[in-house]
Amino acid sequence: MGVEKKILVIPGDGIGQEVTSWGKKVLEAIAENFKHKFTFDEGIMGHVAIEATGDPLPDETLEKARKSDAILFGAIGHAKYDNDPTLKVRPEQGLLKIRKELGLYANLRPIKLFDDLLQASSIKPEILQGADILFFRELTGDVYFGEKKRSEDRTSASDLMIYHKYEVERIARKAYEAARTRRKKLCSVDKANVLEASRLWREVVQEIAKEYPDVETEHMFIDNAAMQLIKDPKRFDVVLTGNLFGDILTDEASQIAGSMGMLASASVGDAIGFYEPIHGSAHDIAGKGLANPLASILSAALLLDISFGLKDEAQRVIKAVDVTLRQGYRTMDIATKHTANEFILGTDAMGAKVLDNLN
Ligand SMILES: NC(=O)C1=CN([C@@H]2O[C@H](COP(=O)(O)OP(=O)(O)OC[C@H]3O[C@@H](n4cnc5c(N)ncnc54)[C@H](O)[C@@H]3O)[C@@H](O)[C@H]2O)C=CC1
Ligand SMILES: CC(C)CC(=O)C(=O)O
Ligand SMILES: [Mg+2]
Repeated sequence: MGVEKKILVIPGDGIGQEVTSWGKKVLEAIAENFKHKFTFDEGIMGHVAIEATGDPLPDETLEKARKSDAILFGAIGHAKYDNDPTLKVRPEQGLLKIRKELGLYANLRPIKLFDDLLQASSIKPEILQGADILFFRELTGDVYFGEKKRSEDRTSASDLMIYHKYEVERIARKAYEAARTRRKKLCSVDKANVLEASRLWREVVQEIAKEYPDVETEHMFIDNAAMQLIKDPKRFDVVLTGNLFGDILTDEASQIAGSMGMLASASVGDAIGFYEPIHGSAHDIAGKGLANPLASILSAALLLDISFGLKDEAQRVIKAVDVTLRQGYRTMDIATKHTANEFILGTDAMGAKVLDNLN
């Protein structure tokens, strides 16, 4: 007998709308193939929610989120806000608020290259081959949540970088537990030579490390980590870092997997799981049907695995993506133009190929 689960889908803005429908279709197909009962509801967040209600995260969406077993999210953002930093109500506030409200303090971002994408990256294949990194990005602290200030004359501004001991402890334990199931190496990234918040971070990670003597711990400064990631990605196993550094390092790391359109993530913490591509609403390609839907589809796989414990089903999704890439199907962002055996597809055609390969 299959499982019964309620999934809230929040497509959001821009390409979030275009790709999330494919994550959802994959979940529907898995439910049918494996005799599960998934019921879906939809919520609004971001620019679409501001337009409809004036609020980037309406109470109704938050209520639906609390009542669901897992959430599949797309992306938020609109050029209007990026071009006008003085606007007070902003799409990003919706995403930050739902992360805080649902206690989603750990953002897991796996970085793994599908074999057939070795040529898609601008990094040399011999450097990439075998790279397999799991980022633990802290998600509900740091400068994103510290006090924001603007001087009265509006000529100076500050965002407080703040971490509390318990916030570092809880994500560090999660990262160490994961390292134990992998290659038993953990690299904690900070800027402890300069920042007090990073000095606390390092101190706490050093304490937690004592609980995991079987895991090799390394501490690295963010500037060096940004360089090492591209120079020698294979040296990393689990990377543990704060909200801001993790945000930046994982966009960089998307080049190890070929594209921003390939990276899925799981945000977990107190209870419910929230699954999202790492990319944003991509104004430059939104509405053109060009976005890569694989990050949303792979987010659906993480949802099946982490929130529902459906490991075979998750593997089935990953295999369907792998087969699709082996067949030569590519969206523009992962096209190599090196081989005649590539077929460039738009969002919907690519999503449909993965669905075909699921069955
Ligand atoms: N989690 C979220 O909802 C996030 C939202 N944002 C918001 O998104 C908006 C755009 O921000 P950007 O800095 O441009 O970051 P972005 O991640 O939206 O796009 C960066 C680059 O990657 C490409 N890209 C991203 N996803 C892709 C996909 N699935 N397929 C093919 N190419 C893809 C885009 O075309 C663009 O060239 C902003 O309003 C920003 O605030 C940005 C990052 C994360
Ligand atoms: C609102 C931003 C913090 C979104 C983002 O860039 C991310 O979560 O990666
Ligand atoms: Mg980001």
